Amino acid sequence: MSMMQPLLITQGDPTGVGPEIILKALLAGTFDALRRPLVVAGDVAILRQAAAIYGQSCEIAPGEGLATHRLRLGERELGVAALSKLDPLRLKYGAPDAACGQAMLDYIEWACARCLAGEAAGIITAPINKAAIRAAGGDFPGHTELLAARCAVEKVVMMLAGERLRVALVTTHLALREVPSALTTESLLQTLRITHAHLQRFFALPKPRLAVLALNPHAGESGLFGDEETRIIAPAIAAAQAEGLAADGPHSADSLFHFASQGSHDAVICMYHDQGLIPLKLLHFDDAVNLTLGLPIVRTSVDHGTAYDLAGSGRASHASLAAAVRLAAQMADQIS
Ligand SMILES: NC(=O)C1=CN([C@@H]2O[C@H](COP(=O)(O)OP(=O)(O)OC[C@H]3O[C@@H](n4cnc5c(N)ncnc54)[C@H](O)[C@@H]3O)[C@@H](O)[C@H]2O)C=CC1
Ligand SMILES: NCC(=O)COP(=O)(O)O
Repeated sequence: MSMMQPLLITQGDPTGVGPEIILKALLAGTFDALRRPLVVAGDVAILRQAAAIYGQSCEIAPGEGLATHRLRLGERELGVAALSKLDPLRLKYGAPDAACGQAMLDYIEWACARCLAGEAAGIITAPINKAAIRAAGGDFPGHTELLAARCAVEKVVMMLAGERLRVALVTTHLALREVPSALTTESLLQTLRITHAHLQRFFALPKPRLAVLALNPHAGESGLFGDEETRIIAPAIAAAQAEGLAADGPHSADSLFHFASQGSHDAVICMYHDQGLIPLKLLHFDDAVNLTLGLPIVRTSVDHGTAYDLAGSGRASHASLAAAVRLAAQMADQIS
């Protein structure tokens, strides 16, 4: 086996599409070109069940290194770190219980710890169910916040990236009504700095052009529809410009994406989750990658959720997972 450090894929919700898209990607040869070994942080029985969806049975053999097992499917292999022992017969697609929530947490915690210990080169995450994690006692709304806490980083940025559009979010998992009070000049300025640094480092953009969106319609219409633009957003843009960042705005959110998708900017800084993810998914539903900027470790993810309506059918696309693995591998190579 190669001496290069492995990339770790966390299996995500055992009752969602995570396990089956990992094996779909394996069967499709998606990982063949990777120079690094891949290890799934997951559950052997759940992966066996996922293989059966494609009419395949997998052979399981002892693993080495971080992999407790080797999973062979057709002519291809994958390492597995067996971190849970769930019983697929007791689970129902789309209905994760607290044991599933605990397993999802364990996969992420383990993978993060391996990266922090310098034993692995990065993490690619399959989708979790945040409510099941809560049922297991996990107090994190998503991977982004959990990984930031474990890496002891105060501010990270969720970015979703496709060929035509990249969006970076100032706020992530919170109720819409809480967004205005969560926005501060400092958090926006930090988002701009982190996004700028990351685009320089990993996307070969010497002077990334960052478009900052307004929060309110028509960028607040001179204060008629809100004052966050003048009170919070404009001062952060001015401060970023004073530091030499190519940031501009606040732009009306309804028009800006059209221009950004045609190349006017390298990333769009969005005030809240759906402001950025709706246009992103309209353009890149199949192939966008979610990545966490500002961590000391590499973390990428699929851009979608557990897709319970598809779980167990084999119809879920593995394209976003493939893109997430490719990007994590590129980033890991740049770091090492
Ligand atoms: N990174 C993560 O862990 C994420 C987890 N989630 C979680 O997923 C659960 C469901 O969230 P939803 O908002 O319903 O989003 P979702 O992405 O699971 O589903 C939305 C729609 O997209 C379709 N879809 C999703 N992935 C697909 C794929 N690979 N191929 C083809 N179609 C696909 C689904 O069938 C559904 O129609 C929630 O518990 C949420 O918290 C959501 C987004 C990201
Ligand atoms: N819609 C993307 C998303 O919510 C992903 O969150 P996270 O689990 O990556 O923090």
